[in-house]
Amino acid sequence: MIKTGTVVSVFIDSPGLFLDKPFDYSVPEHLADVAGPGQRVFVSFGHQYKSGVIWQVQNDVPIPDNVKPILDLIDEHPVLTAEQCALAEWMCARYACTMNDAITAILPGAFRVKGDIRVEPVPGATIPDDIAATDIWRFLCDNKPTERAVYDRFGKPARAQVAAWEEAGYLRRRLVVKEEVQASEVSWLVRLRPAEELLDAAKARAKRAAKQARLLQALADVGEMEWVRSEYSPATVQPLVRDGWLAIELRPKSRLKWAQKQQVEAPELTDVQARALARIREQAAQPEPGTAILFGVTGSGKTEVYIRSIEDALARGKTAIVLVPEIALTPQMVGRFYARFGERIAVLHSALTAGERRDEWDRILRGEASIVIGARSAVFAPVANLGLLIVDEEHEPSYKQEEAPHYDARDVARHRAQWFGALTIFGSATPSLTALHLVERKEARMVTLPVRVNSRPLPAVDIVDMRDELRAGNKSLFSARLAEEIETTAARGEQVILFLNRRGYASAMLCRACGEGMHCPHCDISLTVHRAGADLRLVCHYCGYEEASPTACPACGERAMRALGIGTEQIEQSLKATWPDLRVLRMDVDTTRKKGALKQIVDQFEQRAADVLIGTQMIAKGLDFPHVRLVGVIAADTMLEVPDYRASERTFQLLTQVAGRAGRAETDGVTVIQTYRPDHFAVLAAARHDFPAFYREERMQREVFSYPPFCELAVLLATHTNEVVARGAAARFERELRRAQLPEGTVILPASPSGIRRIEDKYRYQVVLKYQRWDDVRNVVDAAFRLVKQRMNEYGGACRLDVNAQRIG
Ligand SMILES: Nc1ncnc2c1ncn2[C@@H]1O[C@H](COP(=O)(O)OP(=O)(O)OP(=O)(O)O)[C@@H](O)[C@H]1O
Ligand SMILES: [Zn+2]
Ligand SMILES: [Zn+2]
Repeated sequence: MIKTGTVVSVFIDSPGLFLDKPFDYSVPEHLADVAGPGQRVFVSFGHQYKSGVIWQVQNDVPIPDNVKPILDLIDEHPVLTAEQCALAEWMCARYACTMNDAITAILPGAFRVKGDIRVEPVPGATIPDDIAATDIWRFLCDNKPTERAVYDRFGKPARAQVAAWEEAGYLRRRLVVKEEVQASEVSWLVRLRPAEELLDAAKARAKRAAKQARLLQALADVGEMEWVRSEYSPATVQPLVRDGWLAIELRPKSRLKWAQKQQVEAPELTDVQARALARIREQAAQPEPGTAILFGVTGSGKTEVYIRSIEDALARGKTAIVLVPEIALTPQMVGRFYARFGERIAVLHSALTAGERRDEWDRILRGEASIVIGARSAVFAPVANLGLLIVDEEHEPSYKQEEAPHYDARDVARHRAQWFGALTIFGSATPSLTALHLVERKEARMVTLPVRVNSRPLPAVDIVDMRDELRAGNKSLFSARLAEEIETTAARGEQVILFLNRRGYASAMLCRACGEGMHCPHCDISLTVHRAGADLRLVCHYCGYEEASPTACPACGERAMRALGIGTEQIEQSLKATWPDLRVLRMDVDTTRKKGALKQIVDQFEQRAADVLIGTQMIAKGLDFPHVRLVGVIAADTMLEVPDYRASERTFQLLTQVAGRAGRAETDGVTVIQTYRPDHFAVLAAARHDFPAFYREERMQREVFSYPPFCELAVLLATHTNEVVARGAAARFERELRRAQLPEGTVILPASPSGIRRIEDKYRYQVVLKYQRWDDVRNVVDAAFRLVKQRMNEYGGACRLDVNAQRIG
């Protein structure tokens, strides 16, 4: 007779192409009612025990003999919603990734579980003496080991032995599931009888049990409260529980602690903001709202428009997600949201501990938090009933994940919003070409905030040609113009921001005698110079390799080593040497590694405990300091030199954004841009606040040379310690593509070394493909990729495919 019952298909939590399909398991009767899609399960797979996610459930179906039962359910409730499961399937198709990649991207690492089968004697069983005397038995009793440990120690024969003893009822196997991070709970004390009775009981105890009396009194007042054990010990609480006065309840609690902040009143919207909000409302009310591009100049008050749109969504009973480039970088933004929405906010970002992340995720799943604010991966938050999805600073490259599954949070945002019938808002003072292309193709509507909130003008921007400075004999990092403005600003008691997109002391160490540079022994890249006290150290920004800077050239022996290309550390040093009285802060990767360091710098500068803030692109994102008068760009060229088709766009965006930090409230702003290329269109357009001029030129170049948004890119990257293997894999991929029938207009660029040919001793070769529609090339590209990836796995290398790639190399 064929058994019938419940069968589930499960995606196993394990990387690798082989496992990239669901496997069937039966569900034991007592779990059949509980098992549902999106729940995690434990299953045996081959000789291993693995966790996985239930994808589909079939009830009352025949159970084939070779289908094994699941071992256990990890969750009572799904950790992935049905919509998130559908999203994972879409990601597999859109980004040519495995289901495991997609699920790993969606679900925080805190949900990873480990499980072991332990072997232990059955308590109370009588064990024959000859068995009890064996080494294996003694090992079992002493260690309660994992099954694997038994086999590792005693070899294959132990398998039969364990099976026989289990059969005889001497020992049992038990699954022990360990979550890497537990959901966190706290105890609450809850009153079980009316307040008057509690007060009477308190009186009766006032003398002989004063602590109990105090607790009863407190509970009579508030009804329930979190159990603070330092106040009421178990000796106080337990007798009251026993006598039926109160109960102890476990309730979920978030480990994330908020700094208490005052709730803030909403400001009255300006006319311009009100108009923008009206348009957004109108769009949000459509049956398929689509996307709005909120193009608002720096300081135009986009955040307030976001907040009002969210209030609308909440009023309609919906939820909202707000993405910011990297939340650790925008403490001000989170602060403002918290001040308005309080505990209704959940925050997700990389600086949270795994436990905090898990708690926030649980709060969203339980529906306690209706607004999620977070960095890229927050786009996957398990919200129900999404009404609004906001992507702030939409132009930021960090929305694209550079590792598998290589998703772009902006694409995911639009896809999810569409599923829910929610509105997506892309906000920026410098919308990307991609966003504007959506408007051109009528896939998005443009909403503008053309002026600043307080009607302050955008800052006046001066361009200084650094070649003229050199000719005039000024070898300092600061042009005469910038030096003068720094002094004026300091004299007026206002603040300065100095921007340079390069951390460290200098970008390279070079010998003036023979021209030899210092390179990383493991990567094809120059070592960056850092200051450590009085000494200089050479550091690789790609692999972390470090050495002391040599005093003499390792190639020719001359004592002629010289640091080239300024970095933020050098500006700091030079600034302090020139103006010893100025109080200086520096904000870059190196000064913000420690948790909380970044917020501390922002707070200090906000409270005017410093006159000058030096920083990399970190300081260009959304910061709002009312007392900044001067912004100085030390070298606009660092961003133009990057070999990237987006270099001009990046330059324009960063210059506009950083200039936009000046003159936001109390004072008119001044910006000085130092450059060796004063005629470059991106620099000129940024200086003139002429977005249309920049856009026309850049759009034309992209169209002529065929780059996004006029096509999409897919980049295959093969890496291996052996250069021949890496090159061979890329070449194979290229051949496979050329052999296939690809739509006309598809361009395959020849296999070539990637921008940096070697990182961490691994050679990197790539193939770039340009195409119009992913769906038209997907089958061919995906098949070629899987073939090459399989081969590379066998050769001990790696291979990845970046679909809709933002960068090449
Ligand atoms: N209606 C309003 N009335 C008064 N002040 C406002 C109003 N709206 C916004 N502000 C204030 O104006 C300042 C700038 O707003 P906000 O930071 O949102 O600008 P933004 O558009 O995000 O700029 P950026 O793109 O440069 O980050 C903030 O200090 C904000 O509190
Ligand atoms: Zn030399
Ligand atoms: Zn290196």
